[in-house]
Amino acid sequence: MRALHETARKTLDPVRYDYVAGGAGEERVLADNERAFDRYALLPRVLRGSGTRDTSAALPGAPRTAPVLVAPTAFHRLVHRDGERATARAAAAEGAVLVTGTAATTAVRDVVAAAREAAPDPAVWFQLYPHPRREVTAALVRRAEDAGCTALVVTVDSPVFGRHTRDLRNGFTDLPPGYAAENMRGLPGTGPDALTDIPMSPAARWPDLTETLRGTSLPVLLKGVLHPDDARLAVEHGAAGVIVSNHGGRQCDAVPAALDCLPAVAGAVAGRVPVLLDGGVRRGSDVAVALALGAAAAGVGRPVVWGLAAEGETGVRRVLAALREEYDHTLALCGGRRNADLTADMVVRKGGTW
Ligand SMILES: Cc1cc2nc3c(=O)[nH]c(=O)nc-3n(C[C@H](O)[C@H](O)[C@H](O)COP(=O)(O)O)c2cc1C
Ligand SMILES: CC(C)CC(=O)C(=O)O
Repeated sequence: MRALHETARKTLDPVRYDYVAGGAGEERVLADNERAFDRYALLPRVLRGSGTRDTSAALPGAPRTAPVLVAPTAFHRLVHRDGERATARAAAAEGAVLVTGTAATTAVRDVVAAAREAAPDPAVWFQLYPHPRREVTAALVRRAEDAGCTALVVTVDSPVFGRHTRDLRNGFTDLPPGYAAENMRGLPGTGPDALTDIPMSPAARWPDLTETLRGTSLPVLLKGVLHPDDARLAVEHGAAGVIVSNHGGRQCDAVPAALDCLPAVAGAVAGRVPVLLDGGVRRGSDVAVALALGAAAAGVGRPVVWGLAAEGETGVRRVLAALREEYDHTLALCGGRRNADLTADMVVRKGGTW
């Protein structure tokens, strides 16, 4: 995986590399997301193994899926000409949920069609940036439904854009000519000139979520929840899942690492809906730590983009397969047969006593 990142770094235009690699502010949260995993160790159980393991997870709209999913990352055609189609084929072939979204450079119907080339029944979720105009939000939801997406992911950590320091320094504040946020094409009030413009919704409130839920039959997950009270509210409002995420350190540069927020959110949700986590997941043992601390599955953002940039569909497949194999191996070493065998008592803070 490190090699794919290195290849991507060498081959990508540096400004595009920075767009993917970078975070907000001084990139403290970006760094902390990965470091958080180093603060934990796994405490295996012994003599309770089995020759075979089942690592599948049950998620909304994906009843039997890999425990590692592709987190939504914008603008895949910026890093590889095959763009989201390649990512979709790779995720489907590896049995992983792909979260495509509002900011894709390929329309959602084409993303789902590409996934179906690789697997008969792929799970593609649609990540929604709620639009300030509710009819635009409703139209985006309809496009996702019509395309065959099996769940919606509403990103709630972005009432305003994060200040991406590298992008501001590089003057990279819009898509280059020839690229568009294809899902925005032809929506009410948006024209060809607005194709790259994905406005945030600073005024969004819980009743807006209720409206989104009423307007769709798809399960809706909330992405970007860090506070346990918000996790409770999400469940009370009917969310089908909660994704603990700080947007890969690209929004507020003063929040905790995503992993450090997971135990309290999992406690607040108390098993009523699945809790997912993304941010800093780089190896199979990171997936194991996240699952032991209460996640049903873990998302990866940048590693998938590095795989795509370096080797297209093959590169994404390599990233997902490596994570799956490492996770399965770690589960075996910890004496587990299924994901639920990883429990919170099997994770300890390094350097302490337990
Ligand atoms: C280049 C890039 C683009 C992203 N675009 C989106 C997006 O459009 N919507 C969204 O909800 N999250 C977006 N994210 C955040 C990811 O979904 C995810 O939370 C984050 O990348 C996870 O951290 P990781 O990169 O350390 O795995 C983006 C992240 C990156 C790196
Ligand atoms: C279009 C952007 C809002 C995509 C994004 O979420 C990001 O770059 O972090």
